[in-house]
Amino acid sequence: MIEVRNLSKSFNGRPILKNVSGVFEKGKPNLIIGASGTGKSVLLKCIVGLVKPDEGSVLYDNRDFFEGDRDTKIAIRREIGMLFQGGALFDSKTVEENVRFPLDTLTKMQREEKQERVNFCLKRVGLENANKKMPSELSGGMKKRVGIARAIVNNPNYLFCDEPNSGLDPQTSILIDELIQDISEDFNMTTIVVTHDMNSVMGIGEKILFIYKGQKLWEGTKNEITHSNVQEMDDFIFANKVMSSLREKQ
Ligand SMILES: Nc1ncnc2c1ncn2[C@@H]1O[C@H](COP(=O)(O)OP(=O)(O)OP(=O)(O)O)[C@@H](O)[C@H]1O
Repeated sequence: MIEVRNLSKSFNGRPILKNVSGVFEKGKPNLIIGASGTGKSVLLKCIVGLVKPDEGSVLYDNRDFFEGDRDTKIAIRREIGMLFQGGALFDSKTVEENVRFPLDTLTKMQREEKQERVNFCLKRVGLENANKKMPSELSGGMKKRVGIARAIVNNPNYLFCDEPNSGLDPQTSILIDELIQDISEDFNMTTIVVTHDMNSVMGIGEKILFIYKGQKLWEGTKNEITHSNVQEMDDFIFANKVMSSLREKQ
């Protein structure tokens, strides 16, 4: 579980995050949603420690990331897996070299052990025969799968995904969402997904935080989202034409 308490962050005197608190639960994807430029990525960066908040704290299973000592920070960092927007694969490395990269840089594992782990992760994401392929030979969905395999190769307790569906068609997006949901459950990870994709929200949104102009305005599940009585969120979700037509039918 990850808990954020009263996070605030300004850039050049401009408040971007305003006193955001929330709990991200273990074993499921927790979605951070909201319009463009509203502070979702800054929130994620504060949680991961890429940006230091001006105020507030981030607790990883009760370990305070910013107040903790150096060893605590290093330990937490090692328990984090990241799926970057666009996959962020190394173009000059094969699929298996990409997936093995965190093991090469962060562990002292023996070669065979690494190979076993890489093969396990590639199989888990449905790419068991792609070891020797180059990223240029892969579809967008396959690249995301490689990114997911790399993110989980170090057996993380926490998985962060920034817009995992960007650039994917709706059907592939659903498959990637379901994969993220399944591995979060299987490995009991606390997963945080930043998205503005309403398909993801209605598909895997068991826990959702809605951010509006740097504030958390609502927290709940996909079943509660259509009757939240929060006008700003209605404006956001019903801007989507499919959602809007569903509302008209209700
Ligand atoms: N390092 C930075 N320095 C100054 N301003 C920043 C910095 N990082 C983000 N911002 C600003 O903070 C605001 C929120 O940005 P953020 O990337 O969190 O939005 P977002 O909700 O993730 O949007 P999108 O969905 O478009 O990615 C933006 O106005 C952005 O310009």
